[in-house]
Amino acid sequence: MQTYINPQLSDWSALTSRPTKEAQDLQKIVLDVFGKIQKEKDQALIDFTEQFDKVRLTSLEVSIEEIEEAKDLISEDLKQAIQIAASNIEKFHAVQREEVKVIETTKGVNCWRESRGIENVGIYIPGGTAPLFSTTLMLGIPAKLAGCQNIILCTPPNQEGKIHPAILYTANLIGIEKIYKVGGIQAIGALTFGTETIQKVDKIFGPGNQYVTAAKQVAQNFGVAIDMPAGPSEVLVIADETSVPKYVAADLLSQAEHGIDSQVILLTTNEQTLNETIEEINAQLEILPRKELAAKALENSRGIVLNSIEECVAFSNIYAPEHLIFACETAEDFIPTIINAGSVFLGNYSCESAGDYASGTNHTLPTNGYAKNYSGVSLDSFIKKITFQKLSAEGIQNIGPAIESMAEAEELFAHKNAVTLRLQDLSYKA
Ligand SMILES: NC(=O)c1ccc[n+]([C@@H]2O[C@H](COP(=O)([O-])OP(=O)(O)OC[C@H]3O[C@@H](n4cnc5c(N)ncnc54)[C@H](O)[C@@H]3O)[C@@H](O)[C@H]2O)c1
Ligand SMILES: N[C@H](CO)Cc1c[nH]c[nH+]1
Ligand SMILES: [Zn+2]
Repeated sequence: MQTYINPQLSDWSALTSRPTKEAQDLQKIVLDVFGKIQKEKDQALIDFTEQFDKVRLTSLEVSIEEIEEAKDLISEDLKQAIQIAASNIEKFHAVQREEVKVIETTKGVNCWRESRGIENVGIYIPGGTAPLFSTTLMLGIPAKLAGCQNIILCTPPNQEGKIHPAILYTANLIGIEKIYKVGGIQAIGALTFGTETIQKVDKIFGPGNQYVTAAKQVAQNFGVAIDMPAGPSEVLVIADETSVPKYVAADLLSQAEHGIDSQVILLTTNEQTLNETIEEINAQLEILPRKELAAKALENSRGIVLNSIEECVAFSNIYAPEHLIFACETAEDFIPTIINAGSVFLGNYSCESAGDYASGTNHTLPTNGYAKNYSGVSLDSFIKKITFQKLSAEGIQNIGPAIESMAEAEELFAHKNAVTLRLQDLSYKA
């Protein structure tokens, strides 16, 4: 972790940069893979899986037998944990449903919106370095609540050509039936163009590494929507003398262990807190099985002492972290000043792992500064809202003259006529 003491404001923009691969390089790789999938479909998926995941598949689709087998490979403890998480995620997302509100904008003119689930959705479950079965809950539960009719799950196979049983158990628990052994760029290509086996979808959801995220961004040029760029994990922690360095270190490492592209940032008003946290990081790192990944991510990471909590919040708003942990006793006083962040964790007990797994909030969140213009996944992500209106005779009489004037001013006489004809009939009847 690189450290900085009271950097000048003019240096902040360099300190808020991410360690991402050149966007142009990624785009080229994605377009090459997409091109081959458009031409060769399933065969391209099998070939790319062999190239990138080092396994030659005989079938892309997970069979019913594999799903049944998975149930016996998961401990009762883990099944219970998944059910607790599922119940909280369901509660948090179910309350996001909105009631239909009809508004009479003018007497006789009624307008309202109704939600419809997006029919065909693709959900990507990361599985390159760890099988993130928790993401199955984060995407599958809101998709089901939204009423999406067709949910297609893609996730990379391991070197035996299998999907981790926890992903299969979780998918089955929440009623997802179409599961395919495809990951990375090739999964996003399959969901974008469709192949003999995998159906093209309307919108693609899910987090992933830089390849997956770049592929989703490119996919938008081919008529498919995406949730947001949800790339390599990030956390920014704001700490002061009321924070607990061993908790802060653990939280920073929890995101560093996701992968070498992850970045973690510590902002503090207290140099001693910085030093104690770094000591804790070094001690805790030793016992992590994913020590190498975390250590690599820490090379991209920063510990910065700033003059005040206000400055820390200002820095965080520029960086726009995926996760912001505000580990200070006064955290709640600063809520109104937080403008850009995917998800915020307040106080010493709100570890980010809670949001990753079981508190109920969604862990699929914007990274790489996209928290400035995107929200994380929610029920809304899986819904389209259709507007409706019904005008009575009184309604068209009330707003008709305004429409006629505006249409005439835009020189759109057919628009005007659509009103005039109705008003004439009404005045004739009257
Ligand atoms: N932002 C979020 O909401 C969020 C949530 C969970 C996880 N994540 C992130 O998701 C990522 C998961 O990454 P992962 O790698 O473990 O799994 P992944 O499933 O995202 O990616 C694995 C796939 O990447 C492809 N790949 C790997 N190297 C490649 C190369 N050189 N060229 C082309 N393709 C290549 C392979 O096909 C492989 O199947 C992590 O970065 C994690 O931080 C983000
Ligand atoms: N922290 C990740 C989002 O960046 C989500 C996750 C899943 N499993 C563990 N963590
Ligand atoms: Zn995590």
